[in-house]
Amino acid sequence: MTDALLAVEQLTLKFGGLVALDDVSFDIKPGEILGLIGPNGAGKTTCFNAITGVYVPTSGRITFNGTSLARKKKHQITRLGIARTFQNIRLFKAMTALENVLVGTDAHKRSGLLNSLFRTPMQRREEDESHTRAMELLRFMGLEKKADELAANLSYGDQRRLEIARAMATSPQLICLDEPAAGFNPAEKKVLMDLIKRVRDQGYTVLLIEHDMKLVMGVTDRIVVLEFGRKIAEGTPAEIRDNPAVIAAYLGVEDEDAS
Ligand SMILES: Nc1ncnc2c1ncn2[C@@H]1O[C@H](COP(=O)(O)OP(=O)(O)OP(=O)(O)O)[C@@H](O)[C@H]1O
Repeated sequence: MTDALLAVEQLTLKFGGLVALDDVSFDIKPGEILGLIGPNGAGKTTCFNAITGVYVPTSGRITFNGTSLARKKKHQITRLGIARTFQNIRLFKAMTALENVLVGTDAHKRSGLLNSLFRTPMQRREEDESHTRAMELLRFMGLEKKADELAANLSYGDQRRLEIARAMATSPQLICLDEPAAGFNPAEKKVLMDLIKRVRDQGYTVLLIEHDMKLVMGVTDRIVVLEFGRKIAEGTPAEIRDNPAVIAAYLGVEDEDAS
């Protein structure tokens, strides 16, 4: 596991009596697109929440670039270089698209309150850099013409893309995307698939939760499959496609039923 960017080791997370994650281990290598799949309730979002500091694991370890994430707060994890999007879009609806991305760039600002009060050259320089970076990201997402529109007025697809831009604005090494294609039609999914590949080509590592098998198979390098909180398979898309345990999990049938 030494060359891993993120290592999840024997992660267990319980909600009272419910074991949402049970001894799950996997890692992500730099530059990889790793898919995390599994039927509803399998524990995918819980896993994201453990990685990003929303939930405290019951046991197990998560390390990022060799640093333990135990007891780290959400903003500290963001600063270490992990960003995420949410299953239910969480933008600042009353702010413009540009402002939403600028919020992301704030994660790494050096200038403090005094600089802000007196608008020092350092603060002005940081603002200019942030603005340039935010516009670059909007352009990357095809949203540059909508920079000044309120997030609330953007189409659903644009809002989803804006969420990814905001996540990228925190300058992460790892981006965790929670069902980014939810509610998309096939044409939009195709565009998103290409976009995720381009995100990786820009040097980011991607962890992707996605229900759409075609999308997952078409975009990921490796896939980890969860069922009832346990890892039941891990491999390349081709290996996962032919894995009997995965097929059974998705069809909801027992192996012996096939005979
Ligand atoms: N905050 C919580 N409190 C109690 N139980 C929870 C909580 N969050 C998740 N769970 C439970 O943990 C299990 C795993 O849920 P999780 O949302 O991680 O699954 P998922 O694989 O992301 O599902 P989906 O594909 O439906 O989003 C489920 O049984 C869920 O009901």
